[in-house]
Amino acid sequence: MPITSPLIIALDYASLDAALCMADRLDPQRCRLKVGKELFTRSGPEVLDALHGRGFEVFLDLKFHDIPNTVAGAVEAAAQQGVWMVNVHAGGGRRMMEAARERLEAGGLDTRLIAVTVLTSMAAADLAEVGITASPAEHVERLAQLTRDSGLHGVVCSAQEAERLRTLCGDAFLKVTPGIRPASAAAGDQRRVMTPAAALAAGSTHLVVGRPVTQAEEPMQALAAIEAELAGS
Ligand SMILES: O=C(O)c1cc(=O)[nH]c(=O)n1[C@@H]1O[C@H](COP(=O)(O)O)[C@@H](O)[C@H]1O
Repeated sequence: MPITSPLIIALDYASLDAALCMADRLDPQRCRLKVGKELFTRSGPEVLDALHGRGFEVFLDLKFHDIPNTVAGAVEAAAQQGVWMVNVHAGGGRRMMEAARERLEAGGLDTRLIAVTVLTSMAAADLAEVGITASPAEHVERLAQLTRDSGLHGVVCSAQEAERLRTLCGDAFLKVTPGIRPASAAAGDQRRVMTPAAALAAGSTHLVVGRPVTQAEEPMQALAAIEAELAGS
């Protein structure tokens, strides 16, 4: 049965064992999983096989950002390993994103390809330090339109920008939003955050949740509480 949940749980762990221990407490019918830089760098593709074998759809979050040929090859390699979704940095530009998309199309690979706009850990002051004087919302809009024009399936953004992007880029354009924090959870290093229900109402198509579930004493209870919040929204 295809999974209908918008939830993607971030498996940010330092070992394959720890990641699989958490995966074994989760249900592939109720969430997808995200494998990021730390886990993949430690475990390699083995983690993808292990999660696919358990029935999970996987978002490989390596945020590729390099010259077009290199990124196209990396995205193709990810897709050939059967991942559901893969991402690049929109800041790599149109030619980079088009090269990645074209490589997937040429190979008949149906992995969703999305681009990170402005990281949810960044606020206006962080952007100013790297020479971007636009507000986070303005910069996200610019990068999201570039991503859409490059033919990608959607973006990673904060839920705070989802509503504006729904107007600009449409409902079908994916808005994958990390920085999700239930009302009682600590923001930690995240800056542009939103609750699960507010994020869904704002137009997020997928919610990325890490520590609020994986660091909870009872992860399945934390997941169920988020599901209940979403069902009531
Ligand atoms: O691409 C991502 O997934 C991502 C983009 C972004 O802008 N912000 C962001 O937090 N993420 C990822 O989303 C997850 C958020 O985890 P928590 O902050 O623990 O919920 C982490 O795995 C981040 O790497």
